[in-house]
Amino acid sequence: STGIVAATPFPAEYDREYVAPVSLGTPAQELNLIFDTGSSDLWVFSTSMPAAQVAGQKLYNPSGSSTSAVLWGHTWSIQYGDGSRSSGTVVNELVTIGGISYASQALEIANGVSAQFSQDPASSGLLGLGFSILNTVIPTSQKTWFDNVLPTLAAPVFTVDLKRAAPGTYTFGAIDASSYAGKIEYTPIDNSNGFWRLQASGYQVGTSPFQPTTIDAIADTGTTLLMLPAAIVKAYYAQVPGSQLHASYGAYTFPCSAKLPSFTFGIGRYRGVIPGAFVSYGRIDATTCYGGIQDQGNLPFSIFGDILMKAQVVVFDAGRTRIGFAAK
Ligand SMILES: CC[C@H](C)[C@H](NC(=O)[C@H](C)NC(=O)[C@@H](CCSC)NC[C@@H](N)Cc1ccccc1)C(=O)O
Repeated sequence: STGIVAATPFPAEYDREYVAPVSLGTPAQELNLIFDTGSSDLWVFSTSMPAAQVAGQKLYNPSGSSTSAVLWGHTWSIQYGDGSRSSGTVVNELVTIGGISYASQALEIANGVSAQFSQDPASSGLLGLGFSILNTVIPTSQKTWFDNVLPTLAAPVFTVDLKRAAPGTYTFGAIDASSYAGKIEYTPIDNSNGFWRLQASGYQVGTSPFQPTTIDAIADTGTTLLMLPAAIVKAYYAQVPGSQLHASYGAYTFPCSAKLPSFTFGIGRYRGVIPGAFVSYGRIDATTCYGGIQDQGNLPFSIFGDILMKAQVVVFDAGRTRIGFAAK
């Protein structure tokens, strides 16, 4: 089988996150979730949550579904790199995405979430697309929806085609040849710690010469920005007049009037180009804009988040433990 769903950016003008529809239970309850290659829990806002933690999100109601079955004695609790967290209990439930169903998917029901999630009305939870070793359910960890449907897919892949300020797609089981230009360049993935972790071959700022250097990064659709080593970030903003490491934000900002250079990353000999305009994440006041490229700080790896993804078609190939990039 193959399936395709729309990936819609929120809020429209910032592309802070992308959500896609997931159908839960019988009769179907459709929730918009963040598809997240940087984690491996499928969790949803639910009727078990305190009202004070809900602000507009659609809630999954297990007692409204004839196919939900409690996974007794199982709980989950997850924490993310930005300090956000959620936790709760587990049911087995029918989960359908783009017409592809799995009848007894471990669906993690939140009974508590941190403020970052409560304050985000656009998302009713996350669908983890990382490797199942990262799943937090105890006492027995559970498989991701993608892992569960993998044997039924026409090809052991999913393709991510996010767009700037416009709906893109997640495609399961296929690669749409009409969605990209040229050929797809693949590189091996190290999935030993559950991430889609790759080594890029270098970078280039605007039309400056390409700098060969290994960049150890995870491909994370659930991270908004492109997080890189300090030296690379410094080299980028050195070419943006008026940019600064803003003391109060602890992040690079620049005058919204600035003309931003493109950012190119290497995958082997392939060169992926992020247009300068994509590197403006959004306006923070009348004249100041927030950089889409920021310092990875003390993280042990870089994060290829949405700022990079939206400039490419990215193939997550679980069959051959590799990831592919193509221009579009
Ligand atoms: C601090 C927690 C560390 C990062 C680690 N957690 C992780 O690595 C988790 C699975 N993944 C994540 O925290 C990151 C990848 C590692 S960044 C250090 N991706 C998922 C994140 N973007 C999901 C998200 C989406 C929207 C809003 C908020 C959060 C752990 O549990 O040890």
